[in-house]
Amino acid sequence: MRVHRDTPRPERAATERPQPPVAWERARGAARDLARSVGFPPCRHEPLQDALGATLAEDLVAGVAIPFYDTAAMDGYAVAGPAPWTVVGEVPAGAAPTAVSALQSGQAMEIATGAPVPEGTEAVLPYEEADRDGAHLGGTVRAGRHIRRTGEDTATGETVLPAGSPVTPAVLGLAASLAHDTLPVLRPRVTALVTGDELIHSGAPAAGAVRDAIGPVLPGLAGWAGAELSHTHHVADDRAATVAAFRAAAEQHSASVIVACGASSVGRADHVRAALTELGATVLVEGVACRPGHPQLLAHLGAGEAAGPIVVGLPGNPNAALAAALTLLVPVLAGLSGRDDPTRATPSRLPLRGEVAAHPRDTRLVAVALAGECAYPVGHDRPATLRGAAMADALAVVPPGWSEGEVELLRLPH
Ligand SMILES: Nc1nc2c(c(=O)[nH]1)N[C@H]1C(S)=C(S)[C@@H](COP(=O)(O)OP(=O)(O)OC[C@H]3O[C@@H](n4cnc5c(N)ncnc54)[C@H](O)[C@@H]3O)O[C@H]1N2
Ligand code: MOO
Repeated sequence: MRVHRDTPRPERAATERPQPPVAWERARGAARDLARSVGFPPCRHEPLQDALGATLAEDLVAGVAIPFYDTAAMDGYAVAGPAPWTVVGEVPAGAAPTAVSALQSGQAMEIATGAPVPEGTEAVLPYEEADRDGAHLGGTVRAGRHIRRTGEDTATGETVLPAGSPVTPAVLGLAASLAHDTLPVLRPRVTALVTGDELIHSGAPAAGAVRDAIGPVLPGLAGWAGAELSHTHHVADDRAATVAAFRAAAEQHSASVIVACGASSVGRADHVRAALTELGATVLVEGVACRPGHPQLLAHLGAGEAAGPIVVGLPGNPNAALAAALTLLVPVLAGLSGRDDPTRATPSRLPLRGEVAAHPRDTRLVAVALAGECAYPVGHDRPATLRGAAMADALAVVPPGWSEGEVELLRLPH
């Protein structure tokens, strides 16, 4: 946030004075613990076409069996008894199993893959192996061959996926096969407050202006953690406007999480901390001992019965904001979604190669590419640029004083 000449110096109550930064691991732990203590947002029943990317709130249970009836696994002939057979008809596509007449020994019916096999069928003879002449049919079959039996994959009532599973395209197809039209899902809502009078949102900035580079990161980041960015507001560098924006996000948007971008530091126009004090928020983390991403913040609006949204404050420098989002925002959102933190993937640690200088007191978060079971710095990862992060697979967590060896990895969304 820029300080203009006519910006009045804000009053700082004693409670607003910045606290010593929290160690990086402790900050992450606080984010996970807060999400756990707040509990899940209300479960939503979403139509399948809207449920992609959410998290199953309940176990997925088979409403019908797979297959739902005995079906042919190949195009060809349903046959009964030993060869030769007489072709007595055809199973029409989409026929109800009860509408298909039974086969007697020595009879056959033409059948398509997926159609219900007639009662009495011993096997399906594929066209490629059939020797047909008029109604006369020859060939060799093994009992039970090319028939999919009812429930052989999944029985009715069976649990096929546990609650907490991300809803992927395959999950949607499976749910449809199992006769579901809607799914009970968790998908926390996030409201973003993007602060900064200098920000523009399209085109090239004039000198002194800055193109918003954090707003475009947030929808994908939220979705990756199982949440949804439902509203974004651009907030003026003004304390009253910042307070009003927090109030509106909490009261009107039923947000589980408010993410405030910029205005998190100690400058005269950095109003986030003061606004939270005015709103009576409980501030759990104020400043994290990591580089980039130092001035980040974790707070909770309301208390007890009137508990409101979690607030995550991200620094204004875009790469610092990303590092902070992986530190606090993603663990909060994954926790509220009931799913695993996506920054944690296997392998979670690798040797770090290349020139990396540890910080004496702070954890460094270094943009790295992963190759051949090692992590390599990609460069271009200073606080104000996302160039390195855009090329990287992960951020390497370099503890204070580290000199060589394995480091923890925080995966970046792809
Ligand atoms: N006296 C101190 N000054 C600063 C400290 C400090 O500890 N003491 N920390 C520095 C660090 S580290 C960072 S990071 C920044 C964070 O400051 P804020 O969160 O208050 O962010 P702003 O002042 O609003 O902006 C900083 C910088 O980033 C640009 N910006 C802001 N929002 C966006 C956006 N959405 N997209 C792109 N760029 C954005 C803004 O124009 C400024 O250039 O504070 C340091 N100062
Ligand atoms: O640590 Mo600030 O968050 O580097 O740019």
